[in-house]
Amino acid sequence: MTLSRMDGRAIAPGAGTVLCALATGVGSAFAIDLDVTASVTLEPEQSSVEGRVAGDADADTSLVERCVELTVAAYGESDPGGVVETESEIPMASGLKSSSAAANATVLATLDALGRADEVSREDACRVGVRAARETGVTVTGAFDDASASMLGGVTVTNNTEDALVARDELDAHALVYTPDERAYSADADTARCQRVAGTADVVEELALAGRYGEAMTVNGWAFCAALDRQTEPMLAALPEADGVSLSGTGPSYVAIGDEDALTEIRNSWDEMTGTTRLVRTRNDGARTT
Ligand SMILES: Nc1ncnc2c1ncn2[C@@H]1O[C@H](COP(=O)(O)OP(=O)(O)O)[C@@H](O)[C@H]1O
Ligand SMILES: O=C(O)C1=C[C@@H](OP(=O)(O)O)[C@@H](O)[C@H](O)C1
Repeated sequence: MTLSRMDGRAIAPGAGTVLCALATGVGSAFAIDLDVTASVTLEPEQSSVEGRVAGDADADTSLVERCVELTVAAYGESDPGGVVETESEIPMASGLKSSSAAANATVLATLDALGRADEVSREDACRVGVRAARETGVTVTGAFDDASASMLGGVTVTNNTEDALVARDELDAHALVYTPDERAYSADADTARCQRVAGTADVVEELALAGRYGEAMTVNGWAFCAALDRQTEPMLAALPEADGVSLSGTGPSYVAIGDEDALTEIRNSWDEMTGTTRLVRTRNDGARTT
């Protein structure tokens, strides 16, 4: 009998940081309107999974390959190999959660190929991607904060040590994203320095759990710019107009939230810095098959 190949496709958004989890293991992030699309083809005749990233032949594809393998092992009936290809609007290793979005899109696309995307809860699907991220060494804490914001949409607060969702809320705002021309892999971040701002991270967590996301972001931004030795100029340039501004993740991007007029004004100063500035929306819907 010849088994037929199975195709699946899914999209997941990137995210901006409210609280970086590298200090205490508790983190918070919100989905933004920049997507990663994953297309998966499962080939019963093939035993291994081959990953490709559109437009980046040298990209590390181990994360998305592991996502397909783990999803097939957990939810497939046979053990096929195949091909996964991602296409991304999110620059890699820039603090905008390209890894979480790529993992979520790949897990959902694989479930789609298996015909099981509607049977598996989004939270469980998200945990498969987090496991793959841990196994391939692209994360420090597992980054369930970023992964849950991307998968569920809105803003989430999580305990990454336990992969527990502490809170989820909707967030309607514009977001201004500044990305310097540089990559910073989360796995290379100086965790010991981040742990020194744990007391400040506790304050950020309290603000986030009280729904004061903008203030939480700004406090997070000052603390983690210091811990990760990042410039504070983009933060100063965004205040006081922004509702909140922070280094996103371990950087190098910065994200400000607020209303469109305020962010347009901030954009004028951010545009003078080397790199790319984009005005997007926050997103309350997360990953989806397509
Ligand atoms: N579009 C993508 N397709 C496949 N893998 C990706 C993609 N984007 C990111 N990754 C994986 O995630 C790693 C970068 O992760 P990380 O340093 O956490 O950056 P980010 O802050 O953008 O999530 C890459 O080395 C790669 O393994
Ligand atoms: O690897 C990790 O555990 C994390 C990486 C950081 O994000 P980036 O990947 O965007 O730098 C951080 O914001 C997150 O809370 C946890």
